[in-house]
Amino acid sequence: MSETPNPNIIDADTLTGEMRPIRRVVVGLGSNLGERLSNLQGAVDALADTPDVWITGLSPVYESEPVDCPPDSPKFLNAVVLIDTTLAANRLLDRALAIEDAYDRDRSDGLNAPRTLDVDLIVVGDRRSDTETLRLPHPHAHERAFVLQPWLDLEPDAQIPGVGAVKELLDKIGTDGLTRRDDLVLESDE
Ligand SMILES: Nc1ncnc2c1ncn2[C@@H]1O[C@H](COP(=O)(O)OP(=O)(O)OP(=O)(O)O)[C@@H](O)[C@H]1O
Ligand SMILES: Nc1nc2c(c(=O)[nH]1)N=C(CO)CN2
Repeated sequence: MSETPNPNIIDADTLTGEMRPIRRVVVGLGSNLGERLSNLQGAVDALADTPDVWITGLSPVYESEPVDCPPDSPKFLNAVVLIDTTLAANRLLDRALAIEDAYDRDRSDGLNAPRTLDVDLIVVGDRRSDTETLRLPHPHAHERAFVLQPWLDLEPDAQIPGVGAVKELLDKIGTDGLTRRDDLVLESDE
């Protein structure tokens, strides 16, 4: 039997024409240049100030040995932020890059050169993307303890869509080079 739409039922999308789904997003933050903790806190504040973005989780801060960086690179501070947003993934990426730019992020110094601030989109809901400007899930997340450990602290059952359980991925690679810094704390009003 075919279903006849009930004209008395109007969904929210039809009413406003603007409702967009809420996406759960995992954002990775890193800094190994300048005032590392205040750079990370600045990124948290900027995300919190972004319209249509709500912070739902802030991880502990970790200090980490540089991975795949030029010799003698300084150690990083890393953390993960969970957000809910109605922004499309590309708009959120624009925002992430603008936040990096606000911290004088210098992109001219070559691969993985020290940086004041790195804001990476790790996963955006179950969105997959493989363009140069936006790769989702982040192609290196599964091999980076400095992403997986703080994410696991917030979500013990976390999964990288299409890749696997964060806990299992972390068990595979281990946490060498990663130190939890409970003396350094990120804050959010939300
Ligand atoms: N998931 C993503 N999150 C952030 N930037 C991404 C993502 N996928 C692709 N990009 C692109 O990567 C570029 C940023 O490169 P950047 O030099 O910051 O890389 P990186 O953060 O140093 O390296 P990595 O991506 O290995 O962490 C941006 O121009 C952005 O368009
Ligand atoms: N420990 C650590 N190593 C890195 C990091 C980072 O955030 N932390 N980011 C990189 C490129 O984005 C490359 N290497």
